[in-house]
Amino acid sequence: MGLVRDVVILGSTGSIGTQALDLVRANPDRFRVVGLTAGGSNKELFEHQVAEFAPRYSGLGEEASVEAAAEECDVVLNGITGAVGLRPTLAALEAGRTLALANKESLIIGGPLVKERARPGQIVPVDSEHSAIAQSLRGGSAAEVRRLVLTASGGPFRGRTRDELADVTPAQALAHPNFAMGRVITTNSATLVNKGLEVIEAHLLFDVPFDRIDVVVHPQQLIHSMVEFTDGAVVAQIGLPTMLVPIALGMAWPDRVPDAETPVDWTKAADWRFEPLDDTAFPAVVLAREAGTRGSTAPAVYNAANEVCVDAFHEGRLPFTGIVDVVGTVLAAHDVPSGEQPSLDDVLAADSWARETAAQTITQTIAQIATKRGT
Ligand SMILES: NC(=O)C1=CN([C@@H]2O[C@H](COP(=O)(O)OP(=O)(O)OC[C@H]3O[C@@H](n4cnc5c(N)ncnc54)[C@H](OP(=O)(O)O)[C@@H]3O)[C@@H](O)[C@H]2O)C=CC1
Ligand SMILES: CC(=O)[C@@H](O)[C@H](O)COP(=O)(O)O
Ligand SMILES: [Mn+2]
Repeated sequence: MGLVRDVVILGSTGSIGTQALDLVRANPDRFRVVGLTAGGSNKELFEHQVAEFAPRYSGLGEEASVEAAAEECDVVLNGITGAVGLRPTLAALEAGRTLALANKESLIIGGPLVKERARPGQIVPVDSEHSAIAQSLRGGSAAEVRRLVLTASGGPFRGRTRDELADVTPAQALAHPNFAMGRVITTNSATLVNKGLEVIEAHLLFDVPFDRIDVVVHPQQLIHSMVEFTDGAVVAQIGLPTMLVPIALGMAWPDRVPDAETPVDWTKAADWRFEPLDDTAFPAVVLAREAGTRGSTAPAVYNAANEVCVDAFHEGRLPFTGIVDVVGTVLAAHDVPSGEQPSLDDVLAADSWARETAAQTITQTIAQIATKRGT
């Protein structure tokens, strides 16, 4: 084991942040918290965390997270949710810190802007599928890789037709079959937007073209993802469906943290199921592939429109199927800027445009629904 690692945790009050702090508590000889930030919606918990870990730096909000990301440390864990994680991600990379990246949105919307600031190995994926792929690729060469296979739970509505999704409620959407996660990612798992984002994330992290990234529904989520090699061999990472291994690896990479998680019990009989995606009931992955293939600001538009729709769904203003419908409408209306690579301003402008256009589209959708119902 190496020296104790100094860790900055952004989004410390969330699902990822609190699990990271559990790992720090369990491994005081490996990790020391030197920075903590959160959004401010749970100040009491944040104050408790600051009192317990006594970090050098603590603060609330995006600016505090940008400052914390540049603190002297070994690793920054970005556990913020949403596009607001982009500037902290860029700040951590620019400061030369290893970035344990749970905040997939920042990579997806920043795309080349994030990648060009990262030296090889500087970003360690924490998203479970991408951690699984990174683990499966250890010791291999990129030339040996034929395909990446992301696993998907299928969410709480797996097996339903589009018509059967019409009246599902926010409470039902938040009942993820395997993971206890924040509201946005849990809703995204239900719509399959999470898997769409993860296809783009895999393309950016591992430089594999979209037509060589597959998704298979695996409801048990014991296989966290797989790599198919050119000789036909498939290497998978298997473990219980929790985030402890990906977070521990993110903070300790390339080391493993002993006993981070209990392994699968192979003495018990079990059935593991695999199904193809239903792109008719759940068109989010097809739409994400379109956004990713267009590139430039299109992934930022997909993500921003989705964030607005997720809020509208939870506020009871938009039906569940309206989320991906509106994202599709906004994406279709988006003209990516000319030029090879978007600037940070281009990305932020596309994000704002998508939020406004999504809000208008939601208003129109609500009016259409009311007209149909005759109200
Ligand atoms: N949870 C999981 O198992 C997994 C999560 N991820 C990804 O990890 C990220 C975090 O997810 P999760 O932990 O579930 O989300 P949560 O909603 O549980 O937590 C989000 C965290 O971000 C903080 N936050 C929100 N806005 C800001 C802001 N403006 N500035 C600073 N901090 C802010 C919140 O603070 P507060 O609430 O106190 O305001 C909270 O600490 C997401 O990108 C998600 O997609 C990926 C794989 C698995
Ligand atoms: C734990 C994790 O990485 C989440 O992204 C999780 O995988 C969600 O799974 P689904 O989106 O497949 O439901
Ligand atoms: Mn994931």
